[in-house]
Order: sequence, then C-alpha cells, then structure tokens
Amino acid sequence: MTALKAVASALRGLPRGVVSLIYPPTCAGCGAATADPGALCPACWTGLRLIEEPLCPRFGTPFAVDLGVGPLLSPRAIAEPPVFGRARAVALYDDVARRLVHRLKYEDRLDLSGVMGRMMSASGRALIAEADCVVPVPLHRWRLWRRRFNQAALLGRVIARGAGLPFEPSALVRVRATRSQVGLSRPARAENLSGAFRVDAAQAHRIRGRKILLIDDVMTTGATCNAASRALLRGGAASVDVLTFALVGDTAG
Ligand SMILES: O=P(O)(O)OC[C@H]1O[C@H](OP(=O)(O)OP(=O)(O)O)[C@H](O)[C@@H]1O
Repeated sequence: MTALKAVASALRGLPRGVVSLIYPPTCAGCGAATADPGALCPACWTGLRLIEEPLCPRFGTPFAVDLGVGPLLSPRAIAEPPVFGRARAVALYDDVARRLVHRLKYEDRLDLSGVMGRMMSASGRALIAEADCVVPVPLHRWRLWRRRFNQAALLGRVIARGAGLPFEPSALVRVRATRSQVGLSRPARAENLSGAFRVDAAQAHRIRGRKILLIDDVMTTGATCNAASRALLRGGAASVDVLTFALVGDTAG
C-alpha cells in the first residue's frame, strides 16, 4: 500500500467529526466554511438560480410566468426542434452555477462532481426514471489527455450510481478534435460540432434500442447535445434525453 493510500484509508476509518477538524468542510461554490462537506453556504444557495416549473418540455428553459395552460413549447423549441427529446438542467448558468462549473472543469476540483451530480439527479428525476443507461458527452482523446478527466463523465458516474443505471462512458466517441465552443457564434457552434461524434462500432450493442440519458456540464446553444444525440440515434439508440448541470440563457418568455 502506498503512503497516500494508507493515509486515505486511515482517514476513512476516522469518525467524520475528527476528519472535519483536520479538513474543515468548505462551500463548494465559494470556499467559505460550511457545516457539512459537499454543501453550499447560504449565500451560494441563494445565488444559485435553480430551474423550476413551468418550463419548456423540450429545452427545459423556464418560463417567466405561469400562463396556467399546461405544457407549452418555447418559441425556440418550435423554431429549432432539438434532436434530443427533452433536456433538463439544475440551474441557469449564472454567477454561482458558472463558478461551480469552472471550479470543476478548470480548477481540477473533481470532488465537486459529487454535490453537482446529486443536484442533477434531483433535477433530472423524471428523465432518469425513464432511462436505460447513462452516456456522458465525450472529450476528444487529445483534450482528455490535456485535462486528464472528462467533467461530463465524472457527473454521469455519480448520476448512474445513484440511480442504479448502467454507465457507458465509451459507447460514444468524439472523432474530431473540435475547438472549444467558448467564444463561437451560434452558427459556428453548430458547424464546429457537426459530425464530431460517432458510436464506437464495438460498443454499439451497449446503446442499441436503449433510452439514453446524455450528460454534459453546460448546455448553451444545444449544438453539442444535438450532435451527440444525432450520433447516438444513428448508432441505434431508441431515444435520447439530456441532463446538464447548467443551462445558458434566461427565461423562455
Ligand atoms: O450547447 P453548446 O453551444 O454546444 O455549448 C456547450 C458545450 O460547450 C462547452 O464545452 P467546450 O466546447 O468549451 O469544450 P470543453 O468541455 O472541452 O471545454 C460545454 O462543456 C458544452 O459541452
């Protein structure tokens, strides 16, 4: 056993209170002291713009007012119907949600995938109940080599484990080394991702005929999730729903 493993194993054996004395729990959003590990402080909770009903059944975008007329599609869902069936997200990509995603993805805070994944499990309960398996949006192998982890896979693993669903991180592959979507216009984002994914022929049996829950950290235009969903459906998936931590944009109307 390495020294690091021995320390980790010893810490696991200690009562939680003792571990908290050595590593006091801090807020996942801002780093302030909290009572419980993996929790958000009251200020970050308040700052998180959680997405609640009423919302567009396709994109999951919240409506500003409840017209009381049942499920209504957003203008965007009518104008550009997505390839996936339904998308849901925990929060609008604002302030606290942005900070959480950035800490996970760019500051190597892999531990945040636990609390973020559990929030996604709660927001995506209806989608999870109908899914057969969980597939994360893959990174191209070069990006994975540089970053050393795939944030969508970390979140997907937490969600799959919580739901008792099969986790399939290698069924879908990113075959083109696309540039980051950050800074691109809406049409350029769609162009960038066009044909970027395909189902690995050797793994196709894992998704064939299955209802897929596709996981990503953020949805902005939906170009990434559309391209990934298209590849999954071409590869034989029965349907694709999307669950992300954050959704860029404001209310749908
Ligand atoms: O809905 P869209 O307009 O497609 O944008 C969302 C995508 O953009 C970001 O990834 P990015 O391309 O920056 O790659 P990265 O995850 O490797 O940083 C994000 O992680 C989503 O995958």
